[in-house]
Amino acid sequence: MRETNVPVVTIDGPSGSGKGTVAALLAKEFDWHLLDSGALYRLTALAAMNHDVDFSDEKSLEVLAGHLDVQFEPGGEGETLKIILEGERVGANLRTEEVGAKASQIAALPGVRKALLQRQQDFAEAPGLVADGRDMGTVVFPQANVKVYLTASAEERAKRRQNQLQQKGIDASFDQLLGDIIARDDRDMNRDVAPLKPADDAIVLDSTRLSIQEVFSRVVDVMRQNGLI
Ligand SMILES: Nc1ncnc2c1ncn2[C@@H]1O[C@H](COP(=O)(O)OP(=O)(O)OP(=O)(O)O)[C@@H](O)[C@H]1O
Ligand SMILES: Nc1ccn([C@H]2C[C@H](O)[C@@H](COP(=O)(O)O)O2)c(=O)n1
Repeated sequence: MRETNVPVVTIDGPSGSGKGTVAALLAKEFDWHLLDSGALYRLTALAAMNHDVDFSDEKSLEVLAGHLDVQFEPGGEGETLKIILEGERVGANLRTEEVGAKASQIAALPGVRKALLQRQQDFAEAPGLVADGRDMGTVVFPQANVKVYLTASAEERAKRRQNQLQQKGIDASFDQLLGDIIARDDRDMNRDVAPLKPADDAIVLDSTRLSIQEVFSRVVDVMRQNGLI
């Protein structure tokens, strides 16, 4: 159960808008907890793939999401968080476009969202939480102290994704990445349950022409204006 007096900052937005990067920087800066809610949907998708669960079988996916055996452990020096799914360390495939697309597919199922709700809310612990995703400010933490909706043009997001992959030595077609981003936006924004949209009280930040540092500074300013820091 969420501790009601714990400060919460939510960052929602489409794929590649930079919310994960900024959320991680904020959590590190203030030593707050971090919820990467997309990882839970991705892990549910991975578990379904590992167990050959049919992606149209909502009941089985709901049970899988409700019983997800996952641990988040601190990484070693210079390492990101360790994620252990069913006893095995999850590798880079968690972040692939294929798993992202599958996660987006199962995220449209109300049973899966319901099964993951409490697990996400349990991340709200002192001294504070930064939560990133698609429905953090609208559904999971409607009482959050600061809500940010971070966006950027689809072309800019595809360019960022291409750079990100290039840094890992992977060549990907810009047009393919742009197509994937547009398809994922469409699915995430137009589903019936918890669609991606800014909360009524969210601050909308377009990062198309902002650096990571500029986005970070703007969110810090809003946190300061709201007395959170
Ligand atoms: N303002 C920015 N300017 C340039 N590059 C950025 C900016 N913000 C993030 N990036 C880069 O874009 C890539 C995607 O960022 P990130 O993973 O944070 O996006 P995201 O919104 O969390 O995406 P997803 O929802 O798919 O996980 C990363 O390589 C990151 O370094
Ligand atoms: N709060 C959330 C977080 C994620 N999803 C779904 C939709 C996304 O396309 C997919 C993967 O998320 P990512 O890791 O790319 O942020 O998971 C959602 O519906 N709600």
